[in-house]
Amino acid sequence: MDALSYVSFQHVELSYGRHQIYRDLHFDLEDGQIGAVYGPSRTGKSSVLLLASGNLLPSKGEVQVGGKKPDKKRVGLGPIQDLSPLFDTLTVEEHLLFQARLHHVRKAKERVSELLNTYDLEEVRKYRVKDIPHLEQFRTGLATALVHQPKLVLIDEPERGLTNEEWEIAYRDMRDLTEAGSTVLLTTVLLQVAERCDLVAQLPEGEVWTR
Ligand SMILES: Nc1ncnc2c1ncn2[C@@H]1O[C@H](COP(=O)(O)OP(=O)(O)OP(=O)(O)O)[C@@H](O)[C@H]1O
Repeated sequence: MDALSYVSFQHVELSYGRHQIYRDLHFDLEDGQIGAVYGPSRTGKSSVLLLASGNLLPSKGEVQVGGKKPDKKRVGLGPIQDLSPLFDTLTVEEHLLFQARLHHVRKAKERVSELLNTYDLEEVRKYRVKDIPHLEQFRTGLATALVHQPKLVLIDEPERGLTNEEWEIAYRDMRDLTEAGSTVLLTTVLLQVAERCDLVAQLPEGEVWTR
């Protein structure tokens, strides 16, 4: 692990049963940077977020966040695409309140109001997440990850459904976070998204490049 590293994947092997997803994933993402896990579908991108959030253990190797084992309570995990049934039933506001309660956030209502305000979600707060425009869905996902003020924010395919103009807004949202001291790790299927990030871990082979 290098001195400035905040998220460190050390020779990580991941297998689901006999299905090996990666053999040797190795990267160090610095504090205050945006990292991308980039690759086609089914190469294990979402699994990287689960590993970094402490929801999944590597088959071999080690994952560290801030020099320690990942801790679900300290990491902000946005919704993993296709694995978010809550989006179908809860309103934006209910979704954020649910997350706040899950993380035992004090003054949950105030924190949720603050996030609704920061991300311009007040007008859609009573709508179910699946019924709002994609940029608001992205921002709901970001706010979900931020409810308990984690330092590391994990976002699955932020570009999904966004126009180029909306992607620029989403990108600015994430840069604002890193400029304020957070670290962001995202997944993407798009090279043009990966190229805007400070570090890229490309799957399935696990090549790593930086800007
Ligand atoms: N809990 C699990 N048990 C068994 N196999 C799994 C499990 N989770 C994921 N997989 C398999 O691991 C592979 C990688 O999955 P993952 O969702 O991490 O990839 P991904 O790159 O994020 O895919 P997508 O872009 O389609 O979301 C897939 O083949 C998937 O079916």
